[in-house]
Amino acid sequence: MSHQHTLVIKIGSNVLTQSNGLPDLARMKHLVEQLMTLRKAGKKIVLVSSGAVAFGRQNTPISEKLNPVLKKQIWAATGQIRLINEYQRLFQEQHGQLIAQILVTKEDFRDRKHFLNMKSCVEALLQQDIIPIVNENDTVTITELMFTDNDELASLTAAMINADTLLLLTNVDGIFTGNPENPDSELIETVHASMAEISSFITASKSSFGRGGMLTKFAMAKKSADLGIEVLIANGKTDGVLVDYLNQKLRCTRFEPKRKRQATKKWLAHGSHYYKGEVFINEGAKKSLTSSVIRSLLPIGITKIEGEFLKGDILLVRDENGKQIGLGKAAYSSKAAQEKIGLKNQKPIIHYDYLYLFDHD
Ligand SMILES: Nc1ncnc2c1ncn2[C@@H]1O[C@H](COP(=O)(O)OP(=O)(O)O)[C@@H](O)[C@H]1O
Ligand SMILES: N[C@@H](CCC(=O)OP(=O)(O)O)C(=O)O
Repeated sequence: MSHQHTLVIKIGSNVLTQSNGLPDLARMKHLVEQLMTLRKAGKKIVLVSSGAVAFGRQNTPISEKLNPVLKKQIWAATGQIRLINEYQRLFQEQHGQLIAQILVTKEDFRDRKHFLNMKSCVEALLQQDIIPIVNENDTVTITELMFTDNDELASLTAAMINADTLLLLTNVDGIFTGNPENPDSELIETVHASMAEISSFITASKSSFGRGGMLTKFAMAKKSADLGIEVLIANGKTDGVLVDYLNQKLRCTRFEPKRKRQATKKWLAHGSHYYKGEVFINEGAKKSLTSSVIRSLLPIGITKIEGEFLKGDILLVRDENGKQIGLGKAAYSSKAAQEKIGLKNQKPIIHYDYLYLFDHD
């Protein structure tokens, strides 16, 4: 069977809201119509949609005195139903297209079992021609449990399902060489792997309802492109934006993808905030791992282990100076690993297939 192009499309809060803060239902309808055009053209689509808080805020008056975190949770909990009901109405009633709601937390990406359950569910939905609509489960994720924003969630989702393209729809045409409102600023059309200086153009300003801003969008886009996923940042408020994409006429910033990475390595590459333990290795082990020969990490090369972890958890590997070398999946627990430090003839603590090296990979 021929490969079906898989797209993760992220719609930012501000795309779905008018300048007065009210939900922009006409924009939503227009985007759904275009998503159906992409479906009919044979694209597999996963939607990552923000908007729960924005939809909730408008319809749920809350006492000013209430704690801001609780306020956000209430808006998200009430707004998510409104958001998904609106999608349901537009997709199902108007186009007969089934949708599914997937609410996730960061923990679901950290835990390999949760991750694999979620992955197989999303893949099964796609196989059944159902469009999954993903959002963060805002009622359980507060402060440090939160994704930076839905750009991070979209990029993790794209890596999870081995998407070909990640399309981030926001309220600007892409990344500009300066403030996008300044007429002298120019749109950067293509970003290559070596163009790290782009982040210096980006200011901390955000759209009125956005969370992370353009800097996290850039960081997430770069990471996805490094894993072999094409990333496009485009304006979700432009009429016909998805049809323009289909016709290869999209005005956007495109991140050139590097070679595609193995699925497990993609999962690991996103693990820098999720690791449970740290493994320090000696110079010999470092040389061995970063050589062109494929090698696993053996206990003989370990000098120190920090943190408590179980088999399957993500580990951060550091050299003797503390420099971060990579991430890997623990083949056994910290308790077992502590007993094997520096010993010969032991099973690898991280097998090569579950090792992602930062500079090397
Ligand atoms: N160099 C830049 N190019 C484009 N946008 C920028 C730049 N620097 C800052 N921004 C800001 O980033 C915003 C988009 O990010 P964000 O608010 O997170 O959107 P979203 O809610 O869609 O995720 C733009 O509205 C713009 O104000
Ligand atoms: N989960 C939140 C989205 C938060 C978020 O990251 O928003 P955005 O920066 O607009 O993508 C919501 O649905 O309101």
